[in-house]
Amino acid sequence: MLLVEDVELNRELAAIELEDLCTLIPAADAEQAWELALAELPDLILLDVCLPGMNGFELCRKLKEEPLTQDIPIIFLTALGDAQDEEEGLNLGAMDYIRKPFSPPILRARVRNHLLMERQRRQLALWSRLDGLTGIANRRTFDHQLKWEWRHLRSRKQPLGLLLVDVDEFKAFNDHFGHLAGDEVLRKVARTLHRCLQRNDDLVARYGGEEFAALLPQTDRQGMSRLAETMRAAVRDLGIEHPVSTVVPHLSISVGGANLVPEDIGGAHELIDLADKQLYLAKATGRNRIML
Ligand SMILES: Nc1nc2c(ncn2[C@@H]2O[C@H](COP(=O)(O)OP(=O)(O)OP(=O)(O)O)[C@@H](O)[C@H]2O)c(=O)[nH]1
Repeated sequence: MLLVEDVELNRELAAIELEDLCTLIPAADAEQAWELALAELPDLILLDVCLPGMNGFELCRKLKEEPLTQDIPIIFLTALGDAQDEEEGLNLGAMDYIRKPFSPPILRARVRNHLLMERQRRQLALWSRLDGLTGIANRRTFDHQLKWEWRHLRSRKQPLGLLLVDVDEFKAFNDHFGHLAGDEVLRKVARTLHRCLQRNDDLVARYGGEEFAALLPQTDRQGMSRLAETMRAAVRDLGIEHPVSTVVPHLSISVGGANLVPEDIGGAHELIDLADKQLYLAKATGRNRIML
């Protein structure tokens, strides 16, 4: 927790009360607090209002305008006691407003509650980005990232690649081995595809049922082809038996891919349509293959 308080004695008093709840990062003025907030991204900020230089309200406004820090909860801890000040602080986006002189046990209880809420908020934010079965990115994350990369690469005039990966004859696998065995296979395939990625900016997500999508910024046709082949070989090398497949007696995947330099007209759905058509061709021409 970042503790922004210019009076040393108050910092020490708060520290005694709070140090076993969290790691405290002290700051004596708002400029220093701004730097520390950006560098440390704390779970909570306890913020005095009357500070030398920039005051606490101004710092709060700045933190709420900055995407990196706007979700960090802020509690004002201040000697400004009238209702108008409290209203202003809360309207700036602070979660709570505590007046000085404060009761140490009440300060402690409030800080503990806000830390707990923040932990829960971060956990929920993480879960909302991940697929529940496989633990890799989910469709929502994929859609968000696709839009972001599309805009980003449009301004840089660089290509965005997409591979759609579909497990072959998975209905027959489920029918033969049961749904729980099918689930386990999807987990293994997800982990395997994820391990094949080479760059930090690449993303593999569960696109739907037994279909996965790999988003590959700044990747040309050759790079996509190499990665798709690595994925196909890695799934084959899992050696998962698929005795009822009409393709090969082990689990296999089909891959459809496309890449585009994003343009001002049209949108990211064009890339999905192109990759989808290639996936359809890979399926229609025998499965266990890559079409780009
Ligand atoms: N076990 C399990 N099965 C799933 C899950 N999601 C989708 N499926 C199954 O995946 C199967 C997909 O079947 P189809 O779309 O017919 O495709 P396929 O049998 O793989 O055939 P091709 O794609 O043409 O090779 C269906 O039986 C779905 O029930 C899941 O989360 N767990």
